[in-house]
Amino acid sequence: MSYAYQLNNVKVHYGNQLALDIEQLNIPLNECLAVLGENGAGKSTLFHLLALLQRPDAGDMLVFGDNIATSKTQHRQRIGLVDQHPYMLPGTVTDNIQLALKLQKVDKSLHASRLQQVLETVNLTRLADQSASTLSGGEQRRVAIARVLAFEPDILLLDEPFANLDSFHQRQLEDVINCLNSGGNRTVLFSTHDRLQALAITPNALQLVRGKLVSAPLLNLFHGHYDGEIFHTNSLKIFAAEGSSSARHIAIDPLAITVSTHAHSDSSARNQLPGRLISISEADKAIRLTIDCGDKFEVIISRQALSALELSIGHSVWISFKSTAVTLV
Ligand SMILES: Nc1ncnc2c1ncn2[C@@H]1O[C@H](COP(=O)(O)OP(=O)(O)OP(=O)(O)O)[C@@H](O)[C@H]1O
Repeated sequence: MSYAYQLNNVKVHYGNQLALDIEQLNIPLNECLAVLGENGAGKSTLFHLLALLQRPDAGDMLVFGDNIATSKTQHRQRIGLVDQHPYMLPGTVTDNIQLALKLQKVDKSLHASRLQQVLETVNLTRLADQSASTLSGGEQRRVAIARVLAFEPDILLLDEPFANLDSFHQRQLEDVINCLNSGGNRTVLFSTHDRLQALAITPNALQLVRGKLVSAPLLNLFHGHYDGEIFHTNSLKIFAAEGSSSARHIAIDPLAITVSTHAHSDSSARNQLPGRLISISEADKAIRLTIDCGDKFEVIISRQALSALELSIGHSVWISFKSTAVTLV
């Protein structure tokens, strides 16, 4: 397999603080990958490393199979980073993109066609002559993406592209990012703290927690619509605490779901669903159950709970969870 990046024992410190500590990370060429993490987890630091704007204090980093210690400048041109807070240059949207083309020394004969192409990709053609500083936050983010796309990088790094966008503009940007990777000939990484946002674009995700990579399965995510009290998936009705009626996904924490062998009439959990146990597997010192209730739910329980329930594959069970355990997005 060919890799865009291979990192081994990479560390970045700020003073005494270890901000990034990555034992091993291999990112295949042309993959679309979400980098998940809370504030301060190290996402921007990772993106600056990957954009070759910052060097690790320790460890090895290969880009396109070449060690950055020897080939840093050669590959920098092939990587485009859209920063978390993109700056707008004075002038129009077109001026912003043309300046990027000049700075990247793109042949002048290609400027007009590239400009038109990237404006179409990010859906900004109608704003081409507007002053960039007067655009909305979401539009400025798209200008920043267009500026980077204009020099056709092989790797595109988008640091928190959804920050401060309303749900309409988030959906629009999801479509843009989906389209950037759709040809399968570009590696696209984007960071977010929102798992559902990530899943709307790609099933490939890695999670950073205090600078370290942890495996984070994306679980219990369902698509559907919300009518003000109930979220309707294709096969289920799920009570959800208040949220926006434009919500299109829900997520339910696998640890917030309880399993029993019968329904509880006195339970405070508004959601009680009958199902069938279809798989039991080990999950990091606990047990992960998959229960088919029409949609498949993942539930994490302790070993003790599993043996107390005397469950085996094929058993009829009930799952229950509170409406407040349902996150609407
Ligand atoms: N230039 C710097 N000097 C000192 N500390 C820094 C510097 N840049 C980042 N840090 C610290 O390193 C840690 C990781 O920061 P980083 O910006 O990479 O996280 P992040 O996941 O992108 O966060 P956010 O989502 O809030 O942007 C944080 O604790 C941050 O305070």
